[in-house]
Amino acid sequence: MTAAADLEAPQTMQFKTELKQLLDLIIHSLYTKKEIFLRELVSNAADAIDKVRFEGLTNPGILEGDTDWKIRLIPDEKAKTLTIRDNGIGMSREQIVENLGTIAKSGTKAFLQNLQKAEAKERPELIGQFGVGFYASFMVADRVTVISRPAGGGEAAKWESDGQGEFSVSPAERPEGRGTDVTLHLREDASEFLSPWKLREIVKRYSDYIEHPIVQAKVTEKDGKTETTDEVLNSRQAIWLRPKHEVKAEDYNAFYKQISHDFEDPAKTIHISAEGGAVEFRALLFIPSKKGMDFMAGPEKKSSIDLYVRRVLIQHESEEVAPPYLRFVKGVVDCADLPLNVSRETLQHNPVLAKVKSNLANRVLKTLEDMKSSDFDAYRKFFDEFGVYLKEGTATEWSTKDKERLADLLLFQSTATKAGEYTTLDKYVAAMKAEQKEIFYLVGESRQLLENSPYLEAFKARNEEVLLLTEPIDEYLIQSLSTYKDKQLKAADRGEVKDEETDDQKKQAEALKPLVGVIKEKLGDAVADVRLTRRLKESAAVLVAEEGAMSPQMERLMARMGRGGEIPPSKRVLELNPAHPVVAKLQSLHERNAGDARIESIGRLLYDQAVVAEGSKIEDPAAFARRLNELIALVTS
Ligand SMILES: Nc1ncnc2c1ncn2[C@@H]1O[C@H](COP(=O)(O)OP(=O)(O)OP(=O)(O)O)[C@@H](O)[C@H]1O
Repeated sequence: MTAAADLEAPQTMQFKTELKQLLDLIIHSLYTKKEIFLRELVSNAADAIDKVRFEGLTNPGILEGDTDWKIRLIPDEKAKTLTIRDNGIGMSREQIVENLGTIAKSGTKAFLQNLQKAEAKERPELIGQFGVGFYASFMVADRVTVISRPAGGGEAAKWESDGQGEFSVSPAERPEGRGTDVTLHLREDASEFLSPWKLREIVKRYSDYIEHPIVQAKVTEKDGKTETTDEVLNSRQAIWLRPKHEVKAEDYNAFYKQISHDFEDPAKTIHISAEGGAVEFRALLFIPSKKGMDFMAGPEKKSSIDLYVRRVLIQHESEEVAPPYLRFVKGVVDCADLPLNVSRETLQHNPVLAKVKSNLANRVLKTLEDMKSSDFDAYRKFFDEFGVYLKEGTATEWSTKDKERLADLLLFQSTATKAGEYTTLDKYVAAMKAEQKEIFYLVGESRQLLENSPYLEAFKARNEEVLLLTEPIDEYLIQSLSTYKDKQLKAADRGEVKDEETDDQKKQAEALKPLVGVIKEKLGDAVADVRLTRRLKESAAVLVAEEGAMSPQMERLMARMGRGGEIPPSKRVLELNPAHPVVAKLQSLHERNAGDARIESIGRLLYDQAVVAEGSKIEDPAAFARRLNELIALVTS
């Protein structure tokens, strides 16, 4: 065999492991909505056309005069195949291997796990959401052939696989020139996808808004002669350019499902037509009802909004049209004020897009504000799904006005709400008593843990509301939102509580000073200080962080992120409740004999149980158990 003949021979390659698992799931699970394979392939074809058209704006030579954009469906009854043909950007041999032999995205494992857990009827959508739509072909085909030729004059190549773990690539001919043919050798039970009527119906349902014509051949009899013409299956209307009153809710929902791969309707649709102002643009935005897979597995998207200039896709998932915290909002923006050949580099810091960005953020915030005031139940559902992004926005937004608006959109649980119910900062401030100067909050792992926290005892006694913050992002939020309506936000577990003391209390504190001194000396380096407190009512002792120090929650968060070593753990102050019987008992031990070893032992026990109460780990659990056992033995003897 000559070297040239070697090159002609098909080369067999293995799919990457994750892809094998994915294909296995696709082939061996029964799907209810098999037809979405067509939506995925048509969408890939449309993307390929968008890409070559975009390239052609700056490099017209690449188009070789062929700008008759078309996605053609070719069913073949005899061969039992369906071909999806496009004149898009095409792929070289290397690109075919790269694109169709691996799953490039990270987070694939998590995706596969989610896919396995999902109900069968949800799986096809998940496959689309994760951007592995091409493989949906194997839901209906037992063999798939791809013949592609890259734009710019490269060689055509053929890819073929039965989805069982291997694929082959070989050189090929593509008389049509640039573009891609995906040919599905349909399974026995998928022959319905040969019917022109069925194909028309599926295109109408899922791909009606695709800008490029999706065509199939139509054979008609005329004067005894058969005539073949192209039938365009999609209406090709850019829905975002149509006047609002012309678009029905079901049209919006269908478009949303097409771009998002979501199987539920959106929670809110925002159709913007900004004209006559500082900048002209149209936008069609959707707030999803639920977080999709694209926000659960792998690294998160930075944007879910596509940027068009007069119907031409300029940037997929553009970060220039909305602030990062709105990345859960899906949709399109079409801006007539930009030149068509705008380069990707000049999109950054573009003054037109900066205006679009602030206008768009304003509209989304306005929609959320309206939803919050007119349909709180729906807003609460939204907040449960996406509230974390609003918290991020509140923390990161530079503009004071937007920061305030975002803060007003936040919902919080508090000691005054029932579990699962919410208050707002505005309501909190309105309910504050005249003598209360600050907004109190407590950060911790769960509402239940926080409710039983000793830090709340004094607040309960004074009937003061405390916000209960249980999400990892809350710590970050609170650090950058230090005030709301001129009221400072203050951690309930930090700093000293300075209540007025009665004369008796003052005397008692004076008498306890030596005991406090001994405990401090015995605990040594473990604590920053030991002092008496009025914050406790039932508990004997508690640990508090000094004002400005990192909270135990933040320390645990940093440790979980593997960054615990970066900051030395901050020492806490051990506060003792002078009104507690344990402290009184210690005081009498101390009065009898200041050197009594039990003072140290009980002091350490008080410290350790305060460590447990704040949700941290005891440094020496064995010593803690020993001291506890000694105590039990003493009490029961
Ligand atoms: N018709 C086509 N023409 C050119 N390239 C294609 C075509 N179909 C697929 N590809 C290439 O193969 C890749 C993998 O396609 P697949 O459908 O699995 O995911 P995707 O299209 O990248 O994801 P998403 O659905 O998020 O766009 C594409 O990104 C593209 O580069």
